[in-house]
Amino acid sequence: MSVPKLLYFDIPGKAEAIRLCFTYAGIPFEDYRFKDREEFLAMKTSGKLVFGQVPALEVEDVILTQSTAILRYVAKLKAESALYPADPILAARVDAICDQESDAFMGLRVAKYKGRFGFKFLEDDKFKEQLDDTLANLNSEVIPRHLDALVAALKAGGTDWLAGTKGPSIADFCWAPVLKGIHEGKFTGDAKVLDAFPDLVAFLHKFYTLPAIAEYYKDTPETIDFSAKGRA
Ligand SMILES: N[C@@H](CCC(=O)N[C@@H](CS)C(=O)NCC(=O)O)C(=O)O
Repeated sequence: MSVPKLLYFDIPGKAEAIRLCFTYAGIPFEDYRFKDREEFLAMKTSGKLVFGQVPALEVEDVILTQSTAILRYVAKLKAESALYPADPILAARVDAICDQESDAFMGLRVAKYKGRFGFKFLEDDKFKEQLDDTLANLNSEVIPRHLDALVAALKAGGTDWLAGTKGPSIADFCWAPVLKGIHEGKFTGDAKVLDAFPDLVAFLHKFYTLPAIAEYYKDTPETIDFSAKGRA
């Protein structure tokens, strides 16, 4: 039996949570990264990707898509962990926090898709203006509002983990790479947004110092210093 093959671009993007989840769960997988966009497009036009998107996970002769569905699949391979709890209420809390991550970035993803993937209904100047507006709104309103809610969920859960599970769940894997990206100013260009959320900075520190996760990044230039200094 071959190991599951994760297909994505050579960037963290939507695949990093899955890579980290496999790693944390100690499940071997192949981390396949497309050599270029043409290779991805060839796969897309082959019709193998149900929604024409990646990440995708090849498990024997089946191809799974949608990152959160893939995360749940990986978690269920490690049923004894808190990754996806058996308790239906706790599982729904985990799902809600994953969905909240999608909601937080909906505006940005739509704005970028319009420019990059052919849904470009606007002239270049108008498109840039709209993207700038989206980014400004994201920094000043959207992200802080979602992060406030995330802190409230973290506190209400009463554990170190976002959905109140006893160990890290897929909700933590959904959010950690994104919060790390916010800390680095990757999505919005405003690297200071996270400074107002010390509980989330502490969460990031907790997540990225999990032994398996720290080990995963030990040979890469990734920083797991979440102080303002670590951002520089
Ligand atoms: N909801 C999907 C979104 C996947 C997605 O947007 N994938 C992008 C890359 S991050 C993609 O495949 N874009 C190429 C395209 O649509 O042609 C998920 O979470 O997996």
